[in-house]
Amino acid sequence: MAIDIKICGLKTEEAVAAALEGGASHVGFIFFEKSPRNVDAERAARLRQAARGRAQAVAVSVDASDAMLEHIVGTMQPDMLQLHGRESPERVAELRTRFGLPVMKAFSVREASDLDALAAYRGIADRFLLDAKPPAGATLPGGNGITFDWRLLASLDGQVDYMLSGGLNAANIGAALRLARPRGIDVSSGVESAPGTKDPDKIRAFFAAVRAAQTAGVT
Ligand SMILES: O=C(O)c1ccccc1N[C@@H]1O[C@H](COP(=O)(O)O)[C@@H](O)[C@H]1O
Repeated sequence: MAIDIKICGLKTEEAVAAALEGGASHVGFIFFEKSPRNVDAERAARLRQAARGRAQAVAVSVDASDAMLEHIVGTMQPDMLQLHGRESPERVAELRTRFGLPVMKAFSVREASDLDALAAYRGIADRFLLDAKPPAGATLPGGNGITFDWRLLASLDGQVDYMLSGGLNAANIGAALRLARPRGIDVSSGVESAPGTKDPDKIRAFFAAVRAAQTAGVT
């Protein structure tokens, strides 16, 4: 089965090129000042050009204001919004309508009960992103390079369209795909040489590991 692959937190043309050459279906840009991956809308607008017609450009925000989202959408023209904060179902619905863009809502997962939160967003969010719960005191709601117990996802109904994220890398993606059956995967710090610095070799290694898992019949 084809699987969507999102490379997130891109800041340079070189990194975008490595993601596209590898066959990324989605490229993600972070709009969160505390993140080492933060970009401004003007830079994201330049970087996303190479993805036009090749991959969906995703704007990642965290409880962003209307004004901030207006600026991001107007300047960068993303194909999708990723909401990585505490946005309510009403807020997701409102933003989806206002911008006419599909929305991927992120959830943080540590234990089975964390998946209960998805129910209120079914039929509202276009897609879910399941990320690991950040450690206590973390400044970032995502991009922490932490995995969660992928076996928890076995309980999800097969209709749930989710991207798996949180601490994925070339070394563990094969195991993740054996245990979870996501329709998409999302990686950020696992393809970096330092926080916020994407490593094209690691991006290539990640794609190679996904292809190896697919050849082995895992997906
Ligand atoms: O990456 C960030 O800095 C970030 C900041 C704010 C919200 C979301 C962020 N990243 C998202 O988290 C996932 C998982 O990251 P990782 O692979 O564990 O490093 C990432 O793919 C982004 O969608």
